[in-house]
Amino acid sequence: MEVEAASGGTGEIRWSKLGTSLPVANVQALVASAGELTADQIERYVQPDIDAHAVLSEQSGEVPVIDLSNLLSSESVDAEVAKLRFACAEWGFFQVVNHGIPDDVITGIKHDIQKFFQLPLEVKNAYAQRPGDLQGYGQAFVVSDDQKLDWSDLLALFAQPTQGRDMSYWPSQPHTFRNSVEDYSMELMKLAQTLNVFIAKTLDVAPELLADKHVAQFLRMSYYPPCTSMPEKVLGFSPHSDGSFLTILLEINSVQGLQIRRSGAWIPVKPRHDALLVNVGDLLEILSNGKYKSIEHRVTINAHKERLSISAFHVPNYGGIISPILGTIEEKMLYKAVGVEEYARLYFANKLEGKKALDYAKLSGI
Ligand SMILES: O=C(O)CCC(=O)C(=O)O
Ligand SMILES: [Fe+2]
Repeated sequence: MEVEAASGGTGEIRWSKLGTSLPVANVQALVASAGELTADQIERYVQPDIDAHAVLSEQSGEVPVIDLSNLLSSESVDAEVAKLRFACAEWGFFQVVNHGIPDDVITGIKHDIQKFFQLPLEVKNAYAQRPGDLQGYGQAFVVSDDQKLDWSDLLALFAQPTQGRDMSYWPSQPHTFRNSVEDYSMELMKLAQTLNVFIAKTLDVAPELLADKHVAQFLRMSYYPPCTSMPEKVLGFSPHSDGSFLTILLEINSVQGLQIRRSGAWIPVKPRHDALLVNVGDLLEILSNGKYKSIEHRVTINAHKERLSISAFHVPNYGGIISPILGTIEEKMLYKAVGVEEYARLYFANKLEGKKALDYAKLSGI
């Protein structure tokens, strides 16, 4: 079973088969049929080091909030840019409110993703095995060679607004699915371009330098079934940083689960129905020469409630290169320039193990 990463760019579509997943039991089906899971079934998903670091729920309220309308108003822009700089440098994560995406676009995609995951397994699987298509429905995502598995089912879709339209095959149920995804994806592309302009401001560089960093988008829709036995021992998603430039996350049904790494602990993020969550990806860490860090995050599981989310990974042109932008002549280059294609391959080969892939771009001595 393949979950494929996809990208466009100004030229032809060239992403394929960067990430793979194995045909193991679909956890959603497992949960639905089992009532109670056996110890053996659950054992495969148990993560022994889940408690290695403290979880600091009291810091949830501190995740920075950026108001896009303040960025867009000449009176408030400077103060909000300062907040954005702080958010990128100190947290690597921020919530965006007043993001300007119409309510009906958000409602549409939330509704259709929920409907998609309610389809019978056979129907969903029909979308999985279409070689050559830029999409896949993964039954489970393999995160390490020893078959440690995440408690989630995934739908990965290539959804770049222009080239995405050429995709030959889309799920036909629910019938509005394709429209909802395209509308949402188009709005997110616009939002990402706007964020780019202000991220450039925070780095004191010309916006054109970041203009080609969001040419394509790869959507991952994740479904995390509830887990009644030992939910505190199972992760929906193991700790990883994102291989993107920037990721924009929509939490579909407001069930808490995402935790971000900060000062050696995990901070749970409280879903806000009015916000999108944005995080710095590995490529922005490289471009900013480490001023902004792509932060590790993981997803925990709720004992009684399912959780759904859509991650939109914004990526540069596959044929491009990311090099650190240095602020001053004296600034030492801490990361080397990497080809986007080269980095994508490396990232997927590392199977989402923390931030290991990024070590490749770090120059020695740091
Ligand atoms: O479901 C989430 O909240 C986060 C998922 C995630 O980290 C990812 O898709 O990279
Ligand atoms: Fe992630």
